[in-house]
Amino acid sequence: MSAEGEYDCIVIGAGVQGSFTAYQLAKKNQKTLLLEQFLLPHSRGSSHGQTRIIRRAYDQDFYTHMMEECYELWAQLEREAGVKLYRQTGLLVMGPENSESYQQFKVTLQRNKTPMVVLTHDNFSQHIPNVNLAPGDGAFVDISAGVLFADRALRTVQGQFQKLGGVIRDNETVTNIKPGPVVTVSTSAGVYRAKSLVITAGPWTNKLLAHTGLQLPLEVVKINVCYWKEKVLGSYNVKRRFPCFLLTEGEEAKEHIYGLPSNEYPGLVKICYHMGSETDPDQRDKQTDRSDIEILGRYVTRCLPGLVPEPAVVESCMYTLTPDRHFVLDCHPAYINIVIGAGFSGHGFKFGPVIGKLLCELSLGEMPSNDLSPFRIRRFHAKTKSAL
Ligand SMILES: Cc1cc2nc3c(=O)[nH]c(=O)nc-3n(C[C@H](O)[C@H](O)[C@H](O)COP(=O)(O)OP(=O)(O)OC[C@H]3O[C@@H](n4cnc5c(N)ncnc54)[C@H](O)[C@@H]3O)c2cc1C
Ligand SMILES: O=C(O)[C@@H]1CCCCN1
Repeated sequence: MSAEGEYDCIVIGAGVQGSFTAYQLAKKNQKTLLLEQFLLPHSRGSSHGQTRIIRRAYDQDFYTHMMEECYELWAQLEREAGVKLYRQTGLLVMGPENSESYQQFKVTLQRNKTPMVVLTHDNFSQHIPNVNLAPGDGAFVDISAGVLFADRALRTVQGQFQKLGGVIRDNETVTNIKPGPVVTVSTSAGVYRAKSLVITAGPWTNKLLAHTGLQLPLEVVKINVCYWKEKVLGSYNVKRRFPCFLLTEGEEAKEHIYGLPSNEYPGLVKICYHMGSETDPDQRDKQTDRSDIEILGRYVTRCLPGLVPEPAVVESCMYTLTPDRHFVLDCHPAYINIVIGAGFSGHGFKFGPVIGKLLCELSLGEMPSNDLSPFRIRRFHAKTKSAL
């Protein structure tokens, strides 16, 4: 297609997944339009903030396998753009030694021969000062894990996309989608047509899919992003090699508690609960539940004695959860030229480069280079309400 307003592909949503998809499409010489409802950069979706964890430690082999290529693609982007996007810190994984979830993490890493160090109660405090390992808990470190500089990564991938000739139109909300062999997308500012469409709209996915007669079983929750003050400045700092950490479950919590060393705000450590309360993405400030902060406060008091057990800064972010917490990477069941990337369930950032590649392959009708069976829409069966 060549006329203005006509593209090979339109991507809706310039979060991490849409930005990487658009970049991959442009790399394959596809005339690509990336549409974003807010002025960029913004903090109203799921991809904002300075940091995210990158790790191989997972409880499922397929994620650990996907991470091999992810690390390579992140490094490739760093070289291409001449920026630093990853800092190795290691990830300390802790959890009840006899619990299934802790064992799954440990065994998956061991099975995949991922570099790791198992810690004991005797040597724990020597390696990890200022953390109390609960009695009965096991601990190991995923050595290659670290921090991704999230905002910088988004800026970088969007910039590379534009350098390849890609077009970003921000401050432009998609208001309608008309499926067909050529898809028509209407926005608050214009009408565009393309041979294929990728929907990577994060928490707004079902609002957009409504135009195509499909609803997925997605739940949007608000996460309170809490920063906790060090009693002694620098004691949990990235420069002192304090690692990221993940507690699989604990006395206070059924879901993970996780943290990143102090870095972006001097003297403040980011520690969050891996669950929140349901929200409408356009009304998230009305969701004021703080029960996750109470859980975190109890955990900090018990296990992180060098932090003030009350958050100094609280920001917010959203997860878009699927029932099994696995992603949705698939074509629309009725329209093969509409591709959906959604439901990243609070752990999708690190996979951005590979997700971009896979959604690009799907939109070009190519055979996906990874096994997508865990991510297909058909797994939801009866839960997928289709009005088609
Ligand atoms: C607190 C928190 C901590 C996390 N920690 C980690 C971590 O440590 N490691 C990790 O790997 N992952 C982590 N994640 C998960 C990760 O950040 C998300 O999985 C990822 O950002 C999802 O990206 P996305 O592109 O799908 O969604 P989004 O970033 O929400 O992007 C969707 C975009 O679509 C736009 N949009 C929606 N509707 C329209 C419309 N109608 N018209 C135009 N544009 C539209 C939105 O404005 C938005 O910009 C975390 C998430 C949160 C919230
Ligand atoms: O994806 C991650 O690595 C983190 C782990 C803990 C929960 C939030 N996301």
